[in-house]
Amino acid sequence: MAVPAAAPGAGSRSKLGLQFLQRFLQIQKVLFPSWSSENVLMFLTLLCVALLEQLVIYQVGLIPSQFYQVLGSKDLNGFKRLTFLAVVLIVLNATLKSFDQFTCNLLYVSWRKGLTEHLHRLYFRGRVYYTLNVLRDDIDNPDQRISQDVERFCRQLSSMARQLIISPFTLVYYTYQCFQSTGWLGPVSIFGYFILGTMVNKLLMGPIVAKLVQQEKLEGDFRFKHMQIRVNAEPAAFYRAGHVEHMRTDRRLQRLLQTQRELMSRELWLYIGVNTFDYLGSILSYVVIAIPIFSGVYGDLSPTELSTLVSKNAFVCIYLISCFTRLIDLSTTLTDVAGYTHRIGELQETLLDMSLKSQDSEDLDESKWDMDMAPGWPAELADTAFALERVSISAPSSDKPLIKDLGLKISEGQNLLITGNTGTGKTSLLRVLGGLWESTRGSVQMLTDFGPHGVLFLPQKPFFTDGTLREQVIYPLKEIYPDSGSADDERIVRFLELAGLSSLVTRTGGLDQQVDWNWYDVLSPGEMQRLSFTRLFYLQPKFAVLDEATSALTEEVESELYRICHQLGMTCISVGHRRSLEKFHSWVLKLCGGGKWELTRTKGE
Ligand SMILES: Nc1ncnc2c1ncn2[C@@H]1O[C@H](COP(=O)(O)OP(=O)(O)OP(=O)(O)O)[C@@H](O)[C@H]1O
Repeated sequence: MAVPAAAPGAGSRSKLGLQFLQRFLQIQKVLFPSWSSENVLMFLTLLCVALLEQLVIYQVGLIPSQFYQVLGSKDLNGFKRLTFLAVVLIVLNATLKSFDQFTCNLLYVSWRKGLTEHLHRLYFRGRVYYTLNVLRDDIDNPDQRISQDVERFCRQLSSMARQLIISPFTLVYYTYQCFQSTGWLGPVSIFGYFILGTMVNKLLMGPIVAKLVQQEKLEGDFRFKHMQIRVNAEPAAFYRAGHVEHMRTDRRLQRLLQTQRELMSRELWLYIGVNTFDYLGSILSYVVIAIPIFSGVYGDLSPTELSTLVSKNAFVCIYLISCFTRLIDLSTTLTDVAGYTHRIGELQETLLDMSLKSQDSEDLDESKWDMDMAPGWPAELADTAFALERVSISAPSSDKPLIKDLGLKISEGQNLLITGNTGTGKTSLLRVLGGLWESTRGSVQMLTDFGPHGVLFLPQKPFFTDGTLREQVIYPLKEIYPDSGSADDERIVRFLELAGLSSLVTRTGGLDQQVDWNWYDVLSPGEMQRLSFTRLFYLQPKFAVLDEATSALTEEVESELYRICHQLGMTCISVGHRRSLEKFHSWVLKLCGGGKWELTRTKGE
């Protein structure tokens, strides 16, 4: 898998503009799929709890003045009653606050689940994951976007949710209170101040969002480098590549840290903006009240009356301003959310576009092949697997033809061997047969389903999933079917024996023993190829497409495995270099490079 370079100007497009809004709304549709969805209910619960909390906070806020009153009048009963009330209110407030936090956390988990599952649905549809990772380079690190960016987006959004949900209510209430105390002057100047602050902050936030998007890309590249070493630890160790890999990994780290530093310098200006706004806000209430005082409106009030008025107005103004400053304080969280919105939105748009395109071809594969259909299940399938007419193939983003005008029909019993020099396009032809690549010209028809009883591919690099030995053998079936119980166990053990892997059952401690090892680390290349054949014997497809599937095995073992394939009634389409393979095939397709090819009948079989 290649690590694509950053698309030029990708960051500069990621700002807080219309595109951000569109992408954000698009994601909201996934987070809140319908009015009756669980997330909407949770959001409403959060709103109710937050409103209740505000009411309690207001009551708690009144208590100190009531204490002054009961203490001043030496009212013991009143003092006891008030103390009891205060304790009840404080416990209630603490409970509500915790519940509010809890609901936010639940929302985070539920949002993450919804969004990740939505992206997974698109990612695993058809062969979108292959196209995105191998053939396209415009979306960097899709794995990181799905795992890390979605997680951070949901966490930041849930932390903003409580603040945002309550703001309209507190703003309306305290604007009214402020208007009652100061007339128009208070609310108008505070709103004006907020609008000014928002405009300044938006200017400061723009460049941060773009930088954050870039930082996340570099974060993904850095993680990918570590993953690369983890997966290839053994070859790297044989090369004694520690030094060079150390240097390369550090280089990626340096690039990431440099971007983080730049991000922080840009954030510095935003922090200055936010903090200035916070502290200027605290004196704004006095400015609001100072205007009528100095213009002589309160000229007839005594100093005591004036200070009472100032204190009363200051309270409501300060509260209203603090509502706004809390919103402005969210700027830093909002820049994070905007950055992640762009990365997730970009991925979602590409996935949607690709899955729409792959919809037609999908009808021909996974959706149609009955994953639960196991050997022994009757199936009506055609005798011909592939029909190719004047097919030309080129590697992606290359005009150089690998194969030109190939006409071929692969039917039952017509075992085909594909040979040719390195890089002549043998695997590429299989990719076209498997629907991973499009042919540049001609028509490729797949007349048989993929999967058991149809066509099964054994790729050049054996593929193992996490799980038990049974799960490796029945892959890609999810479960054995029909549920034949111990009969299935016997079949699996017999096929493991036939492939020369009977010791594996003892090593794993049984077919269903969960092993936490990485199959690639503990099996030798030969064992991996034998295990792939066991899978083939178990699934017994009508057509087996084998890409150098015996390259790590001896000729004797190869003969034995091919003999079993034929006994089980499989037609083999093999890619290989060995002449010994010819005897198991009736046709040889030799790719000569530059688009040329030769099809000949063998003397074998
Ligand atoms: N994803 C890709 N993008 C661009 N070029 C590719 C891609 N995959 C393969 N190629 C190129 O296409 C050509 C044919 O590759 P292919 O894998 O079909 O070779 P092959 O005949 O199977 O070789 P080998 O015998 O080594 O397995 C090679 O030059 C290869 O570099």
